[in-house]
Amino acid sequence: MPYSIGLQSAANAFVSAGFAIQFTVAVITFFAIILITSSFQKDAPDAPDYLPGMSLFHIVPFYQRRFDFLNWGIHATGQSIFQFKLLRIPSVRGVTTDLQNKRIATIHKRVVAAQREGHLTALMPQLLEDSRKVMERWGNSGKFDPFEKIYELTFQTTIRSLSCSEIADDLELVPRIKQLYDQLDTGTTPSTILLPWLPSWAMAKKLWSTKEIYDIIVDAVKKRQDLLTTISEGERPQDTMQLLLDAGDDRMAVVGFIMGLLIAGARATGTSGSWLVTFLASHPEWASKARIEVEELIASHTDSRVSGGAISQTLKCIPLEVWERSTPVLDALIKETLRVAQPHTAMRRNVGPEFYIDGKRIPSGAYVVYPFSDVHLDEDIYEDAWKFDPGRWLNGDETETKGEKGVPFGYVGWGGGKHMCLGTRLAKVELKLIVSMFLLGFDLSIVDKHGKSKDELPKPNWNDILLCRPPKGSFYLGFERKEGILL
Ligand code: HEM
Repeated sequence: MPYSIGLQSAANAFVSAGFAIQFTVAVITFFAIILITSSFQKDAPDAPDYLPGMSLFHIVPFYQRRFDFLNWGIHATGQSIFQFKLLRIPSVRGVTTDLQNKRIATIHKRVVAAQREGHLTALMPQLLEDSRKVMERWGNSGKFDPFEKIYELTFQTTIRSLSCSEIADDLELVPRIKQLYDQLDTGTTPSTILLPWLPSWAMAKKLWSTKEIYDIIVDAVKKRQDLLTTISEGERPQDTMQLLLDAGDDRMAVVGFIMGLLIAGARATGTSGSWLVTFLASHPEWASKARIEVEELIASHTDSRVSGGAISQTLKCIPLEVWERSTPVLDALIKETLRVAQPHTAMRRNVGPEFYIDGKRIPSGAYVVYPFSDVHLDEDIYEDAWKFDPGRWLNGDETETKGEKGVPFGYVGWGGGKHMCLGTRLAKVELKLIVSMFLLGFDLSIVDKHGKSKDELPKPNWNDILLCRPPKGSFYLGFERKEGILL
């Protein structure tokens, strides 16, 4: 058979080929275009240097070994600012994605309202009760993986804080929603970035999870709206969903708020909680300082009858203001945990005209990516930067964005500039209550898979962009309920 030569005959051959061949040719052509265009990329004099190598090979490490990849970029270019092509930045739809300014302002207002003193004060006993129930299920002693069990616990308290009692009280629904959010978090893979148009399994799972979460929350809002028609004003539940409905938000606004804030809050609280308890288990001197702090609060804010009872009941008696203003050790522990074990990379798109960072031009439409490790693990800002040392922060202002040596924006654990975390108040209260339950109720230690004590301290793995989690199974938390203590 003669060879067909020429565009027309090639096109005919392509059209008459089977799907498998057409698909393969399409994928090869796609990659070829990327390879060719990336080899033509030229640096403008004031543009950041490009990473060496083909852009195609930067995608996998950006998602799978981000910390090593970005550090390599700094060494490879010899520059602190460099550029690379990712094809596209995936976005999990956030609270404010694509919304009008007015809608964003309303959401901000509601987040503030959900953390007002009265609302948080009413929430605190429920968070303690949730913690007690989850901890009771663990038994008296054993070992667990903090990235599973503590994350489950913080997920429960975050759901309680941001949604409604119908969902938070449902023992089957909360783990189900957690699983769906996990699927959303892990649904971004190099293949969904490279071939976004390919109907992959990961992509389908992501869409399906979003729809499932949506259905669950819509259903809860509908049920609440029905309930409101049958009860009197005084019988109304007091939770965040009710707060939104009372403020006049329509069903879709309530659903959007809850779904979005769970994305913003649940994972960050889970990562921080898992590491905070892990650090207490591996730094007994700090666990002891924190325990003394909580015991002193109990001594000065509860009467002896209450302080002899269950811990969750005792801790309820400490007012919000005391948790917020009189816990320097807990504050320092949280601040240091976010510094060494929160692997966040801030991402922004330049939606305005071009601008310059350190003399490098950032064109309109470009994304800027900033890993928190840049300051948090910088030896020029922090002495022995990898060392967990809450003592750095004692006597300081725990919300300050200055680093250890007063470096402006040397600390960004709660963000910086215009986009500071809007849930800081709630997250801190949640973490303090949970940690206090641990400090008073359990003896903790770091153990191996056989439950044997381990000397090697767990080290945060910044390449894991979600939990900073070291390899699975590399350590566990051994726990033993303190004798005679009721949770
Ligand atoms: C320990 C837990 C938490 C940590 C460490 C944390 C940390 C952060 C950080 C670093 C940012 C800035 C991100 C960036 O600039 O790219 C942020 C933003 C945000 N956080 Fe949190 N967060 C936590 C919990 C929460 C909770 C519980 C909520 C919900 C009530 C929440 C709501 C938000 C929102 C809405 C934003 C976006 C603010 C904006 O863009 O203006 N966060 N958070």
